[in-house]
Amino acid sequence: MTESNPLLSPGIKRQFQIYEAGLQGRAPAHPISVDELARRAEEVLAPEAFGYLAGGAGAEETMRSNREAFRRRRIVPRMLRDVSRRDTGVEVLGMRLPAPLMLAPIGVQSILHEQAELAVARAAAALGVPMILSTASSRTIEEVAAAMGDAPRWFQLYWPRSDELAASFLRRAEAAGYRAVVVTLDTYLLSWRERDLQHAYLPFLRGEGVANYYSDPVFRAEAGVDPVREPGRAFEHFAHVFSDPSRTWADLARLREATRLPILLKGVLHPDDARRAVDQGAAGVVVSNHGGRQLDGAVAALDALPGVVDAVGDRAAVLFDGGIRRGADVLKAMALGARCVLLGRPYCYGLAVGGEQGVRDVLANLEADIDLTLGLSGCASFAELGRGHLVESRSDPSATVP
Ligand SMILES: Cc1cc2nc3c(=O)[nH]c(=O)nc-3n(C[C@H](O)[C@H](O)[C@H](O)COP(=O)(O)O)c2cc1C
Ligand SMILES: CC(C)CC(=O)C(=O)O
Repeated sequence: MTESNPLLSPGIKRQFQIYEAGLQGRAPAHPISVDELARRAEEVLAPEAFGYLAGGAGAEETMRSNREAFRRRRIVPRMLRDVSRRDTGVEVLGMRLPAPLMLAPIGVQSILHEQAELAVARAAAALGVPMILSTASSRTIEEVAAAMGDAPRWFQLYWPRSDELAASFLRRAEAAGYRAVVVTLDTYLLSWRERDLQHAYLPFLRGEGVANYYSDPVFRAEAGVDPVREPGRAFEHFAHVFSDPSRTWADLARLREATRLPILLKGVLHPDDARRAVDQGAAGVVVSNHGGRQLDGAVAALDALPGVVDAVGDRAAVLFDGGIRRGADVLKAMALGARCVLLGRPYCYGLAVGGEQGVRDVLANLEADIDLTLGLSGCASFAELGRGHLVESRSDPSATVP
């Protein structure tokens, strides 16, 4: 076995790397299984931090249903189709990606690891996986950009009450080389999160995840306080300005005028909302229920995907997140028409357990799994994949919650 053979695909190379290290008595540094990685994260994190990361809204029905929707669908592979040379690459808004994978925006990563978003940014840059930085990050827009060099990155906007503050965030993101803006629509109120309430834990109240706000000249001017000297009053202003539940579609035009960057809307689940987003100039939508963290009882993200894909057609890019844990999940979302998927909690488990290397391992393993899963489905590229590769089994007895 030689992993330097240029004919070997990324998936096979990764397998060889791991098996050959085994010959020398070295086991993988981090768990391969995401479920096992989550268990390890639970051991290393404070209970309230793990609860914040792993938890969802209400009874966590929607969070679980995100996974169940994947289990309900099965792949029907095709045979004898020459998949010796595979290309897992896709194009998203003019970017060529090595795999249909980006990092979902996840805030307050300082509660997971002291290197927080910087570790994730370095891992993403090393693997060529675009990172979407949250407005609620614990390191600033500029610090994260500096850690990434020329590597691709997008900025996620929590649309604040103040148009001036929104414009300031967008200016900073443009200046720091972020290439698109993902506006998250589903978090205009914070949901009822029982784990966090039980722990009486809200990271922002403890000064986490506010770096972009407190470093912003418009925020500071509008708050009229120095966040270092008066953290209590700064938090009050943060809580006031963070979102505005009175927003409507009519406000979108103003946001579009505030930036040259393409805008994607995240949290879209209804086909009519997707149509409206595209009619109003969105370059894409992210089908997402926020990982089951916002509206408990909401439709599983995967179940919402085909309707949105049909509504949007080829007028814009349809991205997807919610429950992606391994290669087969990526394949199923792609078969239902996603342009690419966003990986969420799994890379944060990697961060908590192993910092930058932990994130790298999660990404390298998933990319390998994607390559092998695509090939074993009988496809040499994602262009060959379609809805005909899936069947739905409603009575699947294994579709229970772990
Ligand atoms: C701890 C945590 C923080 C999050 N923070 C943000 C955020 O700041 N902005 C955002 O748009 N989505 C945020 N999300 C939602 C993710 O972008 C994504 O939609 C979700 O994690 C997908 O579900 P999955 O992790 O189960 O795959 C967060 C999710 C988690 C778990
Ligand atoms: C509430 C946000 C600020 C962070 C977030 O998106 C989340 O915790 O799900």
